[in-house]
Amino acid sequence: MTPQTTKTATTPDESTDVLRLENVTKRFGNVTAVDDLSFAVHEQEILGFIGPNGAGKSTTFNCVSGSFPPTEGTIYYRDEDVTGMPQYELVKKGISRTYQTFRPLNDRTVLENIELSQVPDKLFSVSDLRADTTERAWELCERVGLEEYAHLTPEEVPHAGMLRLEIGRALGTDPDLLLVDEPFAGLTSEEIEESASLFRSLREEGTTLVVIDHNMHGLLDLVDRVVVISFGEKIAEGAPQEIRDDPVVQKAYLGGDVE
Ligand SMILES: Nc1ncnc2c1ncn2[C@@H]1O[C@H](COP(=O)(O)OP(=O)(O)OP(=O)(O)O)[C@@H](O)[C@H]1O
Repeated sequence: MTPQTTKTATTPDESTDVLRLENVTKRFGNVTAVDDLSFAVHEQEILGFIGPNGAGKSTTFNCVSGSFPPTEGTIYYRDEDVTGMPQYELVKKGISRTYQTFRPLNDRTVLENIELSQVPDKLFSVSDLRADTTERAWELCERVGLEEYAHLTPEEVPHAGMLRLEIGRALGTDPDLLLVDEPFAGLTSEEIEESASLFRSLREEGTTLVVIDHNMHGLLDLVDRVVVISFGEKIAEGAPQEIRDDPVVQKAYLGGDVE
């Protein structure tokens, strides 16, 4: 993993690509979920990755995070070809992600779920690490605003808390690049603003983020730049305001305004 540095700048460094996809295609049988997709994510950027239902967003995340390899194309992480690398290797390099469908251990507390996200299984049995991981889990609970739920099980936590638990678990591996899948789904506007400010502060600390969401309003207010896909292909890329006004994007979203 890239060593932790304390960065204070909040503008993306466009000269450095943290992630680069070149001509990535993913087919499932005769379904082409991602079609010759190329884009880059700059250092300390918050990139919005949007598209209508079934456009191929989650499949792209799955290729980047190592759930499965692309059928064709190349994925670079900090200029290293990581195409097809398994998830555990990518996590060690600094890539972490959240999932649309929560996957907590329901028989463990929120704190334990975050604690377990930090260490590989084989290390967890080493007792010396236990105190460190518990302390770090507390820090992460506080970081994502879960202190009051720390000793509850996931089933006792409200929806907004579960989204934060996903983020807390993803932060457990100390990522350099965080892929966030639908963090605003089902949140009130106040909760969206709280989550957005958490993402901004992660960026200020040096994390690069790619965020998928259907809530265009919350997302376009947060991100620096946007990549839009439809039927697996990139149809637009640019600043949030350009994307909001882009007729091609509006047409892809059922002919309506992107709001
Ligand atoms: N494991 C799979 N097997 C077969 N087809 C799949 C598989 N995963 C995704 N697909 C198909 O690939 C296409 C893209 O799906 P994907 O879930 O990546 O879209 P998405 O943009 O994330 O959609 P949503 O916004 O609804 O989550 C869809 O047609 C989907 O049915």
